[in-house]
Amino acid sequence: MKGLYTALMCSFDEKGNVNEKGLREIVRYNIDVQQVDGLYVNGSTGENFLISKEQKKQIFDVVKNEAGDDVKLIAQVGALNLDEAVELAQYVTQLGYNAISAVTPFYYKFDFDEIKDYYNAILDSVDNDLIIYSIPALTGVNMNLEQFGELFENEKVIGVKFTAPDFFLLERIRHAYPDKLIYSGFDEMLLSASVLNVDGAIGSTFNVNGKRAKQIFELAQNGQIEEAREVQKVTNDLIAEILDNGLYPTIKEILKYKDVDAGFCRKPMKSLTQEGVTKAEQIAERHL
Ligand SMILES: CC(=O)N[C@H](C=O)[C@@H](O)[C@H](O)[C@H](O)CO
Ligand SMILES: CC(=O)C(=O)O
Repeated sequence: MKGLYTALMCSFDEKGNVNEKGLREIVRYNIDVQQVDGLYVNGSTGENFLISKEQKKQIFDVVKNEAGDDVKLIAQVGALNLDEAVELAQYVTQLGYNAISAVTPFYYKFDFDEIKDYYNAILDSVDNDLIIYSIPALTGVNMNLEQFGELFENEKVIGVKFTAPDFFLLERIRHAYPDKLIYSGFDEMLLSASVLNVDGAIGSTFNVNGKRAKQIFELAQNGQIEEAREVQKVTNDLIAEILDNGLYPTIKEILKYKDVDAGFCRKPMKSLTQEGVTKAEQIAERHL
């Protein structure tokens, strides 16, 4: 399960329905052109928290059908409605997803016992491995080393998608749990995380920049830090402009520029203005 996983975008039409043909094109582009090791489906980048349970199932179906066994597949099933999370975990396990992942429960200020109960309820319901999805900037949930350790005590918890700029905590987790998988979550910090010996990464910008991300990761693993730094610099020139223009809609426009039918974002996420679209195309021309 090591390696680089694209946090997969989903193509929606203007009404917010899943564009299955477009989604298949995104899957193929990631596998065939970006050549990533796997896909992380229905995460933040997939606009998971804006869609219905039926749409989540539809996306899980289409991605598995298109990808087959070409790459590893991780399904993000976490939801505030725990029954839904359990149902989705069982659904994707039957479909043959290699692992599930679940975001820490958010919105209400859950204490750690509640968070632990949430993960155990999901895990007790399926015969599959789970990767914790920790993204404190969006969830407000900060866990410390001991709390990660408590979750890791369940051997079905195989790792964590660590999306935080906290390299002290990252190093402590790496050192304390050498057998758990750590995936770096911030693409602009991939080199720094790779130096600390993460097992892989999961990122939104890999949809368009997966090849360079893989180079950064492999160069760092080989100790070629000077070369890795150069690729991270070029990557961050790209990411800075994407962030400035609007993260997900800009990645979608870049995909469209590459003839991949990435469609629109779900409301209330806004679409790019004509000026924003032109800017996205210029970004693609300059950096990709
Ligand atoms: C919230 C979100 O999308 N996070 C992604 C994964 O963790 C990242 O890939 C970022 O999008 C990316 O690093 C840009 O900041
Ligand atoms: C990578 C990430 O945060 C996501 O799309 O889930």
